[in-house]
Amino acid sequence: MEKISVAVRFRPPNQTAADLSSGFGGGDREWRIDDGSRVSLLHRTAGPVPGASFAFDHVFDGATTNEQVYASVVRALIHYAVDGFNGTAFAYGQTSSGKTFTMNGCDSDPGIIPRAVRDVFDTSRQAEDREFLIRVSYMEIYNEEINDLLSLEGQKLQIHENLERGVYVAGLREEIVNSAEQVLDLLQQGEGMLLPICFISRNVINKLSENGKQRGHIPYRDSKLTRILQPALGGNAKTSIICTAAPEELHIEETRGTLQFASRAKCVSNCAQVNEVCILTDAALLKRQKLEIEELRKKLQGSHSEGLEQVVLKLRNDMYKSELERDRLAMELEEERKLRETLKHRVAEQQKKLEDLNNISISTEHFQDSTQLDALKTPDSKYAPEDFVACRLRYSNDVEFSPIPETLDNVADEDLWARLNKGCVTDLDMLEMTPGLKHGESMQKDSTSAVPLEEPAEARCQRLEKDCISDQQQLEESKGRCVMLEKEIEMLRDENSSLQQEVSKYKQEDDRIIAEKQEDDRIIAEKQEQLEDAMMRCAALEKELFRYRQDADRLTAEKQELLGELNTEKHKMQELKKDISVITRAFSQREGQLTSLYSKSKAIVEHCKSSQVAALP
Ligand SMILES: Nc1ncnc2c1ncn2[C@@H]1O[C@H](COP(=O)(O)OP(=O)(O)OP(=O)(O)O)[C@@H](O)[C@H]1O
Repeated sequence: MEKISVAVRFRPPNQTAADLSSGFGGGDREWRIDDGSRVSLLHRTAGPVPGASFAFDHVFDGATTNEQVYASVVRALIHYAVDGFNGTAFAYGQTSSGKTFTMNGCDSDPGIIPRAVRDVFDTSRQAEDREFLIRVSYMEIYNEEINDLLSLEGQKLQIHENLERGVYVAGLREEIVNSAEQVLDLLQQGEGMLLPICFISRNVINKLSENGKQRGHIPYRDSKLTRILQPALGGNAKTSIICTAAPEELHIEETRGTLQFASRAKCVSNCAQVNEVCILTDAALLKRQKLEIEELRKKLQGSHSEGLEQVVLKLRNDMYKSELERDRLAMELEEERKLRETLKHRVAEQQKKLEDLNNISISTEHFQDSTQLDALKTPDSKYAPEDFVACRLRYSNDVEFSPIPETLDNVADEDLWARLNKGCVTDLDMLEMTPGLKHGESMQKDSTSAVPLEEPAEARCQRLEKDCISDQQQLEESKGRCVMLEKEIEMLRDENSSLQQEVSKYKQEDDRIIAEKQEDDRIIAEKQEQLEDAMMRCAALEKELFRYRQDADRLTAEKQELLGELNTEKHKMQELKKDISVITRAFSQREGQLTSLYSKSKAIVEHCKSSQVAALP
């Protein structure tokens, strides 16, 4: 466990007239820095202000350069990062206190970002035993939305977390970079879009600085920035915070707030560990991208479309149920209709019977006595048909004459009467017309309405009237039920059509998702193909690289050999040059000697010549 490194940096005072009149020059209080690590608020006359003295890892005054800040606070982080640790550095402070100046700097004194970028490449180049693949991403968090500054698509990104990667922004574009210039160019492109940055909320730092049980829940999720910085704040990272502050008396309260925040940040402990996958080869990167694609594919197959499928399934079930319900109700309605028809029929029958009975009661008035009436009473007399049959009155008790047979139909003709009366037809004139008696099965069928013939006509009439009224009531009830059922069916029909509409809507949505999924699958397949191509190219390049390296080694060896030979040659040449200069020197010496010898000889010869001439006789 190690504490977060916290530095405080005061910017130079603003040179406006108002500012000059404030501060110790014109005001009563000012910030005093001691030993590069303490800062206290002093009152002109009262001395140190109580509760306004703070100690940090570093306190920089307005004269400190970005280079010095970088060297003291950030450089070590870069080295740690190259060794596989997570490293985070960020600036915190009130507006106009110097955050941008600290992070970006100016031409004459570049800030932390450009220095760190250059250092990453320099340091990784120095690590001769390893090769690095460096990728950068660039994002902004504005109004709790994460924007990818390296992507023009303007897609809003989400924070995800898993065991392998920890907290990360899904879909954030990462560029593979080979030089500091490339990174700085990318940052410059993004900078145009950079909007005011929101800074870490006190919520989180306060909580983190509380110890042990007191801490409770850490609200990292309350803000996207704190969520992304989660590993940097109490997690697996080496972290430096640079708190920027304005020195003017005008800003004393904001500065005091910043220093209090910095003090709390000082109490946060991190536990940094070397990441297992800190150095990625091309193959490892490709593997990771494949995993990401796989993850995306799973996500597509999962949640959304599955949810929709379930909704559609449920709707289909509901529809099926309501169809069954509708069929059941339709059957019920049909039965009710049939019942109503039966009842109607019965009512009509009853009415008819009533009328018939009325007729009977009228016709009985013509009979002399009850015996005459009784002669008419047959078991079927209850159901008087509309037609009439002839019957004998006078001979009904005469054994010589057959009674009216049971099978006699509604109409009896003269022939039949002749046969029945054994050829005696004279009596036909005596026949009286009576309501037709029909032998029928209905009487036997409808035993409930069977009435003893002895029942007086009036009572029977009343009973039938009652029956009629109750049937009428039943009919009315049945009609009411029918209306209700029809309404219910209407409602079900409406419900059914709205369900069908909904199903077709979901079907459309489903089709859209399927089309999207197919498009995604196509893109994924395309990407996979590209990845495979890239892998093959990588493998080929690796082979080529290996060959080049072998060639380079051979060439280096040859070069070394040649260099050795060259050195020998050079040495020999030096020797020869030396010999030549010795010889040249000896030669010129000899030449000088010879020249003087020659001159001397010549002088002697001349002398001799002149002496010989003088000696001649
Ligand atoms: N250490 C410094 N040396 C010289 N000038 C500085 C220093 N710090 C800040 N400044 C100047 O002060 C001004 C405000 O600084 P800067 O823009 O960096 O503040 P900021 O905290 O990023 O503000 P904001 O939050 O509003 O974006 C700028 O003109 C900047 O050049």
